[in-house]
Amino acid sequence: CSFKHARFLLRGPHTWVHQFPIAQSSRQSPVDLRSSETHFDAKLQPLNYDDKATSSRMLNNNGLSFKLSFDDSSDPCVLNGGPLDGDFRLNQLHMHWGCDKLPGSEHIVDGNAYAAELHMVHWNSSKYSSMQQAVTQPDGLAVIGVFIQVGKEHEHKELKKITDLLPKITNEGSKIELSGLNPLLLLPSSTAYWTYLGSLTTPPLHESVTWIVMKEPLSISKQQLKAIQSLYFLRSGKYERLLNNNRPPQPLAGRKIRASFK
Ligand SMILES: NCCOCCOCCNC(=O)c1ccc(S(N)(=O)=O)cc1
Ligand SMILES: [Zn+2]
Repeated sequence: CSFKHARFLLRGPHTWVHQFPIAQSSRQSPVDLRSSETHFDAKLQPLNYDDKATSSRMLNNNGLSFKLSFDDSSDPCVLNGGPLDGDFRLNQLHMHWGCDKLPGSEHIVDGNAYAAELHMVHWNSSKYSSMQQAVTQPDGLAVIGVFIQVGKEHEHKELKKITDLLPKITNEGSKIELSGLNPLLLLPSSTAYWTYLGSLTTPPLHESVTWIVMKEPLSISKQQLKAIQSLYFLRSGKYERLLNNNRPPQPLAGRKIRASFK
């Protein structure tokens, strides 16, 4: 992306603090997952997804990213286990990416970024009655982060069901039905993950997220990444390409990161 884009990007996340003072608080995300700060926790359970969800999904372009929304009222897709107490319902998934050669993951590992990062957003349905109620609570959300790198095409082709539809939702606010997507298949084969307490990575930056970041990245083809990076957003009559929609790493501020693996 050109310099002027970079200026816009720099003006972005650093200006949030004026409207959202929590941006400078001590439980912000994303973070650099430094191996010096992580420690293995044998008490961590495996993640469990009882994905019976057949409910329809709506893929839409909200001007920030593309978002795949799930009907979490009937026949929800429920996550539990891992570091979580109780059941968490999948509400939506979306992605963060860079542009051209710039990597776009939000979390980084020992200072290294990936091409993109998929976020699967769940809310605590054991304690709260909706996403809107849970999103402000310290134990309200669980977000699974999956790193994306360019390699061979995603083996399950599950991600392909999404990237093939992106050209159909190029305008902000456009939506399209996507049924038959199995979120389970969006997870890497290895169950290894890091977990720590953090926040939404975009305003309003609520400190309500138990982060679960998978260690193994998913691979997508160059074409799939191009489809993601070339997503346009029609805003006030102008086609704009989305800039990096990723926030830089935030201070750990004394937080510990637990690893489910040695
Ligand atoms: N914007 C004012 C109204 O705010 C009400 C709550 O807004 C919540 C909307 N945002 C989200 O739900 C939301 C969900 C997940 C992530 S992320 N990137 O951390 O996974 C970021 C944001
Ligand atoms: Zn996100």
